Amino acid sequence: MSSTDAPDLPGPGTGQTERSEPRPEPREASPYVELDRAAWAELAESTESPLTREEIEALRGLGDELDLDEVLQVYLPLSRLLSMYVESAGRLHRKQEEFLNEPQPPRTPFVIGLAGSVAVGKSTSARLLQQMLAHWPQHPSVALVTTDGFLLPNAELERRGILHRKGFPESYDRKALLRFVIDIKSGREEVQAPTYSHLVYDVVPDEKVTIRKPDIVIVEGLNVLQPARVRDDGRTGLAVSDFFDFTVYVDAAATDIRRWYVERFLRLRETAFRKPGSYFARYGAFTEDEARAEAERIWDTINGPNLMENVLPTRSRATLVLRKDPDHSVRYVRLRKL
Ligand SMILES: Nc1ncnc2c1ncn2[C@@H]1O[C@H](COP(=O)(O)OP(=O)(O)O)[C@@H](O)[C@H]1O
Ligand SMILES: CC(C)(COP(=O)(O)O)[C@@H](O)C(=O)NCCC(=O)O
Repeated sequence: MSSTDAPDLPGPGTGQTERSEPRPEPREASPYVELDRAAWAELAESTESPLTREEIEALRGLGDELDLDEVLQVYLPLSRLLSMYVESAGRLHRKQEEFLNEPQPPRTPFVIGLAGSVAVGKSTSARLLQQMLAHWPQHPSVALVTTDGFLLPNAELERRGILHRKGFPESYDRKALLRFVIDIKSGREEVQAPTYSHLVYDVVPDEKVTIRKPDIVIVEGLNVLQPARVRDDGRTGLAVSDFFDFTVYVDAAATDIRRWYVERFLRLRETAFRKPGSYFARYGAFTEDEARAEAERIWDTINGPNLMENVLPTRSRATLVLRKDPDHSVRYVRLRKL
């Protein structure tokens, strides 16, 4: 059995808990430690912020509704925890060099994988963590890469008859994504990733992002926690997640994520969809009811099934799960025990 069809590991908050259901009591043998909102927020009190209040205020511009308490109580302790992991990886690198008894190449970037459904808030969390981590001493350069650049071009998806499966694992150039992460963890001086335009709804030919050995790389995408596939010859290959140093899964009830998707779609209809060249220009002319119905159709036929079939089953693979309430506030944090 591959780990995608394995049941969620034992521990609190497992299963597809919807917000109305009481969460199961923590089991003694769980490999996770779970902190509710209050316990997690308490950690913030002992966390000296690397950012000034003005800088935190400025970060809220990343998401119009991003709450200041959320930034201070949830993301600040999270950035401190991540910062500790990065520093301890540096210490381990030095110890390994001592053990090997000869000079080793400089340590490779610390890679954080950030997974979750479409519209759960991955980009918002990733951009926030990028800014916060960059303010901690010792790791000022933090790169952020989204996996959408590794989607196959629309023409190729059409050729394969899977344009309606954008975001499903088979819609990506998985080999190129794996190569990209391996190159980063090999310590290559310069690594490039392709880019995707949400405006034209396609990868952008010839436009690349270049990564030059930053201290940290955040790789954000729907499928970054997918386990390796079993190949035709029966052998198991490598997965991008094999090269992550830490992974985060952003989690919420599917009904809430669907609503956030539809709300974002309706907001984009007022803004981005009206821009010249937008693939979604036709939705600009839709009435609100028509646009809502279209967003619900896209959710129910593409993003919802992808969440249930491919994304959610990878949740228990994450080092840390951020579970959100209907208003995006984090209700609890689940962390792998060490
Ligand atoms: N912490 C947050 N507080 C308030 N709104 C948020 C938060 N995170 C995301 N959102 C909103 O939820 C929607 C989806 O977020 P986004 O980061 O674009 O998701 P994803 O990258 O997972 O598709 C957006 O409309 C965004 O503004
Ligand atoms: C581009 C996406 C597949 C997300 O990709 P990711 O950055 O997670 O790799 C997704 O936003 C998307 O466009 N899904 C297709 C259905 C839709 O239009 O929502």
